[in-house]
Amino acid sequence: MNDSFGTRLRGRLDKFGPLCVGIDPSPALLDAWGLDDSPSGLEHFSRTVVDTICDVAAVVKPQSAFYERWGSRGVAVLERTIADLREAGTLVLLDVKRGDVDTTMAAYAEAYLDRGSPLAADAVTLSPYLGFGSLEVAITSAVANDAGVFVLARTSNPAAAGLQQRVADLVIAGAAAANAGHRPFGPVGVVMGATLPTLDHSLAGLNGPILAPGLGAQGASPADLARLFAPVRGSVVPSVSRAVLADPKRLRSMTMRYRDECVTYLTD
Ligand SMILES: O=c1ccn([C@@H]2O[C@H](COP(=O)(O)O)[C@@H](O)[C@H]2O)c(=O)[nH]1
Repeated sequence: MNDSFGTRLRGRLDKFGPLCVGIDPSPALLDAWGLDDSPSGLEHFSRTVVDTICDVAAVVKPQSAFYERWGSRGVAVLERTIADLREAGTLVLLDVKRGDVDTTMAAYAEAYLDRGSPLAADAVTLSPYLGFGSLEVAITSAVANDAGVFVLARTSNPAAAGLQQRVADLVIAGAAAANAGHRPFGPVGVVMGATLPTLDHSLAGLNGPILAPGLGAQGASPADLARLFAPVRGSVVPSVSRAVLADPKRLRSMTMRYRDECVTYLTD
């Protein structure tokens, strides 16, 4: 029997610290690295990130959009990046923010969670905008494949506040219900931005991981993690992309710096 996503994630967080590093090969970062904005530029960028940080980050989060820009050639690079990460033993969280009606959601689940798919990750991000119930097929698939999902609750961008603060408690309650009885974590995490001015929602009963994007380029610092998430600090997975990716020569040292600061602020 394979370990559940929750067991694998807990193991990685305990061994490597809580940090999730994004792979975001944007045109600006490719240019900063002296690479062409092309599928081969994407591939070089992604391979370098995998080789440089896979033993110092608990989780790595490729951003699908930057690969999809290149159509099938970009998606082929994404498939190879996921395979490289899996071979390196890192947990792969694919940031795709999918959500749709029943049969369509089932197709997304098959693409990103079914362990036989070339795009299968350890976990994916999902959008609950079609109702939390619309995600059930993906959650069932995640459990069947020892994978996980992270559902958008309060995202890191300020424009989301007016909409999401009205429904975030419903998202958290849906995730908590799906996680009931699972140890050490259930398969359903939530996304809560590290940039939030205050945490206006209780996460105490979630029994799942909390992905906290927004460190660095979006203005949040590791100290914000302690300010926002103190009661659930052991479940927080802070995420950073541009702030560590800006310079390939400093990629490993910046990752270790963020990781160590996050450990400091998220340890009792
Ligand atoms: O609430 C969210 C959810 C996802 N993201 C994604 O994370 C990275 C952030 O990149 P930075 O360079 O660290 O700002 C990016 O892929 C976003 O799409 C997020 O920012 N906020």
